[in-house]
Amino acid sequence: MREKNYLPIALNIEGEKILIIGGGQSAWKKIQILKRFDADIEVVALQVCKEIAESGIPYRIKPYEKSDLIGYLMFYSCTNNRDLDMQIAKDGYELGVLVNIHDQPNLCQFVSPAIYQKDNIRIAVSSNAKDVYASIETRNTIKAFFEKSINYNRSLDF
Ligand SMILES: C[C@@]1(CC(=O)O)c2cc3[nH]c(cc4nc(cc5[nH]c(cc(n2)[C@H]1CCC(=O)O)[C@@](C)(CC(=O)O)[C@@H]5CCC(=O)O)C(CC(=O)O)=C4CCC(=O)O)c(CCC(=O)O)c3CC(=O)O
Ligand SMILES: NC(=O)C1=CN([C@@H]2O[C@H](COP(=O)(O)OP(=O)(O)OC[C@H]3O[C@@H](n4cnc5c(N)ncnc54)[C@H](O)[C@@H]3O)[C@@H](O)[C@H]2O)C=CC1
Repeated sequence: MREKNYLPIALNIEGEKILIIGGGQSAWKKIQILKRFDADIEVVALQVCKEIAESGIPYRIKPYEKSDLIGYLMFYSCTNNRDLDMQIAKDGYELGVLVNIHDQPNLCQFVSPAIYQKDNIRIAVSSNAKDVYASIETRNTIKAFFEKSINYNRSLDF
């Protein structure tokens, strides 16, 4: 397989339909990040955790089928099942729905960066899907830098 080469872009997802397949803690983590960007999120899963059930996010309790992907801009598969994930990734590529498979960079069409957001400034750190811990650490360093600068500027007000 050719080496993947991810383009970092900023994508408007306000009102866009995004599907989460799976309803465990991995799905819940993705949902919490997406909720900050006003997407129209839905979940399909055999069962959902308490956090999702109580979140107000619409969910359908059913086994995944290829037709579930139709009409979505993108999806995140969090089924914790490698064979199923492989099938879901294939279906997504065939239907032209953007593919993200939890913890499986080799199957992902797009990957989620570590984000620092301060109002309309958004800094997204990606490692080209090679080292998620480096992305998180770099984001945390950027966050600490920004928050220090912000405090410094504020102190000038006094
Ligand atoms: C490729 C990618 C695919 C994708 O998911 O898009 C991917 C893959 C993998 N993640 C793994 C582990 C963890 N990932 C996190 C957290 C985050 N992961 C995110 C992104 C990405 N993760 C994409 C790459 C981005 C890039 O280019 O660098 C973040 C930044 C954004 C988000 O998820 O939206 C979000 C931080 C959110 C925040 O802090 O703001 C945590 C911590 C936690 O969950 O608390 C753990 C440890 C606990 C656990 O194992 O779950 C492993 C196993 C690694 C190993 O142990 O070897 C793989 C597989 C592998 O690397 O091979
Ligand atoms: N504490 C934390 O921050 C985190 C903990 N974890 C842990 O890692 C483990 C794995 O968690 P998850 O990745 O969330 O997996 P999980 O096994 O908890 O959830 C998988 C989800 O996929 C659904 N699913 C499976 N097959 C399906 C099918 N054919 N059709 C539709 N839905 C289907 C299941 O119903 C379930 O909702 C758990 O023990 C979890 O607690 C995972 C991520 C973060």
